[in-house]
Amino acid sequence: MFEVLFYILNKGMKFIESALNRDGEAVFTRAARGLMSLIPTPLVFQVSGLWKPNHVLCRENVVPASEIVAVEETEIDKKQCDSGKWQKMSKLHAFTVHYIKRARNHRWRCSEITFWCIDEQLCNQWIQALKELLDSQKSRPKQLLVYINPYGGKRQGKRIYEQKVAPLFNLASISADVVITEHANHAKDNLFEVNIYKYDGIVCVGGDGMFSEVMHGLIGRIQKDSGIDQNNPKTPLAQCSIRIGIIPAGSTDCICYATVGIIDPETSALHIIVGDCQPLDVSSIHHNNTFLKYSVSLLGYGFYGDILKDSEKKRWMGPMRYDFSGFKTFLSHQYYEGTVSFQPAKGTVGSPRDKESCRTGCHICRQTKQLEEQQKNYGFEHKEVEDEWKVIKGKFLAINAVNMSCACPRSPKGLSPAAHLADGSADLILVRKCSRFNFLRYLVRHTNQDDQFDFPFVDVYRVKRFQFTSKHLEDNESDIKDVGKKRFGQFCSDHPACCCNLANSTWNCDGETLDSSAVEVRVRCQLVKLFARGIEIYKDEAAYNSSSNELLS
Ligand SMILES: CCCCCCCCCCCCC/C=C/[C@@H](O)[C@H](COP(=O)(O)O)NC(C)=O
Ligand SMILES: Nc1ncnc2c1ncn2[C@@H]1O[C@H](COP(=O)(O)OP(=O)(O)O)[C@@H](O)[C@H]1O
Ligand SMILES: [Ca+2]
Repeated sequence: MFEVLFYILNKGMKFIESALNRDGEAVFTRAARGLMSLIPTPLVFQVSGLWKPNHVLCRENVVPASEIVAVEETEIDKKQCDSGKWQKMSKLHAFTVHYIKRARNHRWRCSEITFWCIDEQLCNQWIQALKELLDSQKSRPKQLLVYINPYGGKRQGKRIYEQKVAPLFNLASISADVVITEHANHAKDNLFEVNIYKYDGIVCVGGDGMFSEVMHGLIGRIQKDSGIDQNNPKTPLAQCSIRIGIIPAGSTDCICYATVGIIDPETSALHIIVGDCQPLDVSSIHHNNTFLKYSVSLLGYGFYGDILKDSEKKRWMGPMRYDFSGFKTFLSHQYYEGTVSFQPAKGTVGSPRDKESCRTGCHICRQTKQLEEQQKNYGFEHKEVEDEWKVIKGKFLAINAVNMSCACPRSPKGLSPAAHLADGSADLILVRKCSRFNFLRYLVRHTNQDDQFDFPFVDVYRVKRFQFTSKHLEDNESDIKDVGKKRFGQFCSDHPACCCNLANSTWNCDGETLDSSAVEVRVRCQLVKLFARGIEIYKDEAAYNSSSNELLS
């Protein structure tokens, strides 16, 4: 491995030396600006001093080979050749390196730089060497299956893919089979029919609901092919090695925001091209030994379930429907009675009240994985530990279980700022009945720096498993045992307007509604993988406003 790298490095030096020798100046220019900016000799050496193995030199900085998008032979513009300096040369040869450039707020852009040379053989050697270097990056996808929801968000999915994503995939020589969905569940059903194993990844163009659909198709298909029954809540599930990419084109796009740091189709496409990999925890939701759904971001009962249910009727409003339904749901101030029981997460180092949040290469997620592997070696992994259960009965405005922060533009720090993408646990947030004014204070804290968990009516727990049963169902169940009471129970469920608050809410499961008055939820550590790397930490946020793009390693 290192030999190859040093070979490239030496070649790099040779390229510049050779260019210097022939013309006395570095033949190294920036085509992006359309300038023939000749770099004076000392600068070249100064910059070349920064070279590291596996890095290719570009003008302002060093680009790791893993961040090269493509290398192409470049036709030299006749006009450029005829002007000034180059006139005296017989023929110029050039190649262009397309690479990732970091901009503000976690945005990535595809930038380019052209290297010039008069030695054709050397130029070809360089192109060859760089192409080999790209080919050796085995994590990069070559063939993708793409599902586009043309009706998600502002209905721009198709345009976003064609204008911003497809050209980048072409540049990176990625071939894509594209399916434009014709109805809900089209992508999910299709994933059970096609040969998914010929693809390196599945890409969905849409919002959280569309991601959820694709994820259900993929997880379901893998379990089917592995002979695993999803209905048994205790069965360990088969992990999906095929990664999922999200091109954001929905209304909230929280999964994209919380795993990449920005909602930007070009940035997401670049994360796919370089073959990033971010494992993700998935919660499985069951009721009475029947599988209901999976969730990766928010599983919310009460407030967020009601918003979603109301907003589904207003799809025509686009992303604005959530503001409208949010306001309406806030005013209705509906609370729900029931019992929550949960097993606190053990063996995870973090807590939901931590100040530190999950970032690229997160050590908390890494430690979890190590612990899991150790347990596997000892043969513990299939044993369900019957740890203590905590039981909380009450009246709740919202019950939210989040597998990740759920950061989105509406709430840049998210529902649980310290939740982790891949630590095998979820944060269970219980908002008990309180005044409208207090609930508003709680909501507003999602948008500022104040701690949203610092209220007497809000509790947060890090959990591996939890259950919820609405009072409505509990009463019905106990009525079955008590025939005398049964009539009254029937009466109440038939007349929800009667004095007892027996109404049920719905669940908001990653932006899709789920009706169930009782659920049993288990977090499956790192069940799926995304083309993402978590939110990167910049060494110096201010440096992004200039040109540096150093990362904290
Ligand atoms: C003054 C009031 C301030 C209100 C701040 C409220 C915080 C907002 C937190 C949003 C939580 C995001 C969780 C993500 C949910 C998505 O899965 C779901 C569906 O997203 P999609 O439409 O498929 O992209 N969107 C909603 C709003 O339920
Ligand atoms: N062609 C289609 N027609 C109607 N609904 C679709 C289609 N394709 C996907 N869907 C469904 O649309 C829902 C919402 O999609 P999503 O992309 O998340 O948009 P939004 O963020 O606006 O809710 C998903 O549940 C998905 O199953
Ligand atoms: Ca988690």
